[in-house]
Amino acid sequence: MRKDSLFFFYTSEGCRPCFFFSAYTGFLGPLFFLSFVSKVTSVGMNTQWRMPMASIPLYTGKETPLQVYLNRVVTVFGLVSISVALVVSLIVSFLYFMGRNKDVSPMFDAGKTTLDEKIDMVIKFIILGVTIVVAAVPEGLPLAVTLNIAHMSRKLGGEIALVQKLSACEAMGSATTVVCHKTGILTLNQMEVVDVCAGGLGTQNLDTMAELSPLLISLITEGIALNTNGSVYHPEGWPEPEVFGSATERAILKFGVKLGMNFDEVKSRSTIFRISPFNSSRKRRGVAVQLHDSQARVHWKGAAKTILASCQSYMDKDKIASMDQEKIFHFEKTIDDMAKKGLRCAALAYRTYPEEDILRDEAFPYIHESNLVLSAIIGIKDSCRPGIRQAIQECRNAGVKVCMVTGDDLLTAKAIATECGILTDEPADTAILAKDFASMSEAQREKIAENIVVMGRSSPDVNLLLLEALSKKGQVVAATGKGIRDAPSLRQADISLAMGIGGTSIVKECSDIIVLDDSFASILTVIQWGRSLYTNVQRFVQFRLTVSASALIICVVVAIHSHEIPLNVAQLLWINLLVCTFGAWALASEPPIDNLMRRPPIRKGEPFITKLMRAKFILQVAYQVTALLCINFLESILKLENKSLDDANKVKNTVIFNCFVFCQVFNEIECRTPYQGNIYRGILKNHLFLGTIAITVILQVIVIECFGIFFSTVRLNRKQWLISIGIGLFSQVANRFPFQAFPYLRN
Ligand SMILES: Nc1ncnc2c1ncn2[C@@H]1O[C@H](COP(=O)(O)OP(=O)(O)OP(=O)(O)O)[C@@H](O)[C@H]1O
Ligand SMILES: [Ca+2]
Repeated sequence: MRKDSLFFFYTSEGCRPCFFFSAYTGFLGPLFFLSFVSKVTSVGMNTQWRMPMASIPLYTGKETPLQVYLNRVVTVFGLVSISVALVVSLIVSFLYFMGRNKDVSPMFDAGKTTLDEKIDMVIKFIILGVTIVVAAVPEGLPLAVTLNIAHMSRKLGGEIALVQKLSACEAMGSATTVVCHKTGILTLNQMEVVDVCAGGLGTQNLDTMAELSPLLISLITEGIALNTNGSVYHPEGWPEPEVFGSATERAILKFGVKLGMNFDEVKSRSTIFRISPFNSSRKRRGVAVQLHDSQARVHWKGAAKTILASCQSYMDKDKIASMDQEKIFHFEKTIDDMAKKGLRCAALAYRTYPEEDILRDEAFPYIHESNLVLSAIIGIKDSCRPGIRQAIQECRNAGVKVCMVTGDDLLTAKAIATECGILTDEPADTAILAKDFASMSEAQREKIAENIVVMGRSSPDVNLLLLEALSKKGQVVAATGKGIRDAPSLRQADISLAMGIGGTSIVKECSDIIVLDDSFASILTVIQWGRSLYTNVQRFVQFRLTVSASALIICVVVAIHSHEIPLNVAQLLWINLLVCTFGAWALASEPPIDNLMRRPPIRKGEPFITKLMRAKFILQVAYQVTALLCINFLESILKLENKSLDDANKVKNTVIFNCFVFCQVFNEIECRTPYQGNIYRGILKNHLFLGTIAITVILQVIVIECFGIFFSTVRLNRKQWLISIGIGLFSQVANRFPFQAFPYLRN
């Protein structure tokens, strides 16, 4: 039998899951199982799921913003080169038909030139135009983005993150704020009860629990066993029972086991007839149970202060004592003390009724929440991830702000945030309670949003308000999400990160990136790769545009001068294929460099082609054009005087082609850093880069020495090879221009 689908409907707030509907099919045909837990109150668009589900972003195979931009660059370059080609063809034709050009044979003579010769000439000029277009259109640009993203996804995919939306990789490079949950991302999500306050005693650790009265222990364990969605299982032959449920639930259940709770036995003693499930707005869970001694009880468990506020009395040793102001103050202080240690505080409370009372009460769709008896306050420890402080510091150094949102109390949140280095002594750093933030006006929220680093007692709706305020301030926000109710926040964020372990499958589906191990360090790595992606594409664009521009200028100048083009179409296609495809690949393989994380994030609207890139581009193009034109026009360089015109031309054009390729090879090394810095750093470690450079050179040698027939080239002698490589190598000298001396170029 194969499980095909499982639908799970949730009713409105406060009710429990209402029914499962699962369809199984097998070779016997479809069989449907319906198992009702309670009546169905709403389905489809009326359920609690509707809102978040409706706001899940839809995925289209859209291009990333960088690809769109690069497509525009290609179009512009294409239009420019087509216009130039057209103009050049027209000029050349005009000169020819006016009989102005003496180098061309046969020369145009209105009386003598036959129609066939005229047509041949026109075709020649058209080919000339086409060659210019081929030379200049940098068609491979958007490919560089794809290659880079592919490379990045492969590197991250193993254990760090799964990229679901390509543009998110790019956006991560510009992220200015990370809004992340505390549990699991900053902490280990391995919770353990360490402090307890019960029976009128002060805070105790677990070893002294035996001092509590048996009645109190039975009330606490009853509350733990019945008021949970987790479970305890005793595998045979194992000393320790296994517990299941959320991290908090597991911690509380383990605490119960330590108190001697027999989970199955407690469950069998009573019947649950009402549940109020836990949710992150109410932060409490309640059950009403019918005990087998004609009594009924409600049990509540949840965020300590909210539960405390509903309590009128407390268990003092084994008696119920009423809560006076002093006692309330005492309990509040106990909670605060636990919270200041970074503990998550929860409280357990109960209330007993005669059974008939509960069942007779018509106005009782929900579980009574007032007049409770406090039985215990517990402090749950969840340690920070090792190395988190350093990761946060690196993030700050990179100009990315970290904002922690948590369902925990503000004191707990502040303690953890201080430990992680999120909350520092800086006066601007603000820690705020979610309800205070939510009660502000929109303008006020926008005013303080950028300073908020900690938000306590938050819920998905307040997180959404925070994200809205941040993006109104122009921040590029990456936000984490774990439950379905985070879907609207994820949609609001510029980059949505789902937690790979703590997140539900629906959140993973609707996020841009899944952080596989939930850890903050992985988010940092994704930012680093995002920046590296941007830089890699910048490198390639600089490289590719240099090739296009140099080729264009050389072709135009030589075409106008001698009606021939030094590089033919085959050679240009070869350059496109070899240099540009391999080049894109080589430059895409550059791993992120450290200093990427020492510069601020790429600002929205920051020019992709920086002033420095432009300066380097101009210098490089000027060098290549000058060098190659010298070879073309100064015949003495190659000493070809004693060769026939045709042979001399072939050698000259081959050398130009060869020089051009070598210029690009060295230029590629130059483009390893679009910023200032050592271009050779780490080059020996990047085998892919070295490999592609080596393959390019080897193939070029093979082409010139063996396949001249396809490229209309001739074999070169040693001196001509040295000239080609020398001119290529010399381009590096051009790049040693002291750009640093010009503050204007410092972007
Ligand atoms: N299973 C539980 N039983 C009782 N109380 C709980 C339980 N889970 C959480 N709480 C209480 O609710 C508070 C907030 O929990 P909530 O689930 O909203 O936070 P969270 O989403 O886990 O936090 P974070 O945002 O840091 O991941 C906790 O401080 C705790 O007091
Ligand atoms: Ca081209």
